[in-house]
Amino acid sequence: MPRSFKISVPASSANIGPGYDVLGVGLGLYLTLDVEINAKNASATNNDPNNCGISYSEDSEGYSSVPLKSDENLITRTALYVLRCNNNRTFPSGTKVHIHNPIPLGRGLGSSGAAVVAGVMLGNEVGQLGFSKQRMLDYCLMIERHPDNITAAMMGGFVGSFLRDLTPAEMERREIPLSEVLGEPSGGEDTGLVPPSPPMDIGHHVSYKWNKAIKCIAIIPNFEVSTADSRGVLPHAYTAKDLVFNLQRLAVLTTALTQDPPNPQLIYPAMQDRVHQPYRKTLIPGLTEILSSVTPSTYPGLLGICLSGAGPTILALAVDNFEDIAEEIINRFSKKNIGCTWKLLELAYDGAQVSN
Ligand SMILES: Nc1ncnc2c1ncn2[C@@H]1O[C@H](COP(=O)(O)OP(=O)(O)O)[C@@H](O)[C@H]1O
Ligand SMILES: N[C@@H](CCOP(=O)(O)O)C(=O)O
Repeated sequence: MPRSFKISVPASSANIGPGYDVLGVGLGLYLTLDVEINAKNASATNNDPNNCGISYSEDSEGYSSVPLKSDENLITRTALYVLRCNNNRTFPSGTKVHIHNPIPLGRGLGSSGAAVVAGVMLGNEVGQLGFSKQRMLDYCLMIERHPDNITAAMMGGFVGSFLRDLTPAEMERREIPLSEVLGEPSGGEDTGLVPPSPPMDIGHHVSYKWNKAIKCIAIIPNFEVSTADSRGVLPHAYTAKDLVFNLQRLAVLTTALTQDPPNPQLIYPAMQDRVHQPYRKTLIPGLTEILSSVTPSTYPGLLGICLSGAGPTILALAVDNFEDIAEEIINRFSKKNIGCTWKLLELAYDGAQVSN
């Protein structure tokens, strides 16, 4: 029976300064999948062994580099993971997925989180599995193992999340190498392996309010930093002083961003961080100077500034003066010979959606 539907998933900015692996906001920049299932038109699937033809719009980020085989592409590989956990080896015959991706890859705007959320929703829809968003988050967390981007992309808005303690048996299931969760690209052969289903309710989250006057300025450098590399430069242990520094700010920031009018004297210092940004400066030229030199007193309207996710994008929260703030940061990057683009974004309040 022919079917078509659309999946849309927002970009995200994780951490928001002190909330490393905890805070995230969904951003109004959407990865979309137009999905058609039509058994009569099976040739359109490019003879894919998993019955899935993939195409990207030419203006998509990563258009010329993302893989188009269903067992290599992050979105469809994730969908196959969900299907295979639930007794379906392949997509339904004649599945076509047309993707539009405006989220820059490897810049700290949650492109992989959005791709994983989209893949899980795709598996859920084509397999007609009927999972709730909460259960779909479990599947996402088997792949992208920190909850901040995934939760923001799935739920939208401004969210805080944590992973519950797992039993040793659940831990074994969750810590299984990613290659065994997603399967290695097999060149078309179905290895018949059944991947591990996720434990139940791994992630817990809360949605905060957000003062809608606050807009997100994303200043996006023209180079990529992979999240894995950017996590690799972080220490394994912290001093109590640095942890308390972040915890104090985190507690204040989540409410400060709801207040009306927003108070820059509170938000700017509450967005300082000692857990990830100081270590990531080795990967992002100019980071320390940029974060310390653009302030609410030099740029009225600015509320706070931080690294977006694992970087290299800079996120500035502001109520006014957006262009001047962006240009100042772009100029500072250009002194390091780094070009940038910028976007003014609203929060994506609704999160990931499926529509007909
Ligand atoms: N729309 C997409 N389609 C296919 N692969 C994607 C897509 N978005 C992201 N990816 C994969 O995720 C990688 C980027 O992930 P990551 O390093 O976590 O950066 P980001 O901060 O953008 O999430 C890309 O190089 C690509 O392999
Ligand atoms: N908390 C994570 C967030 C990574 O976000 P991304 O958008 O860079 O994938 C981290 O800081 O590593």
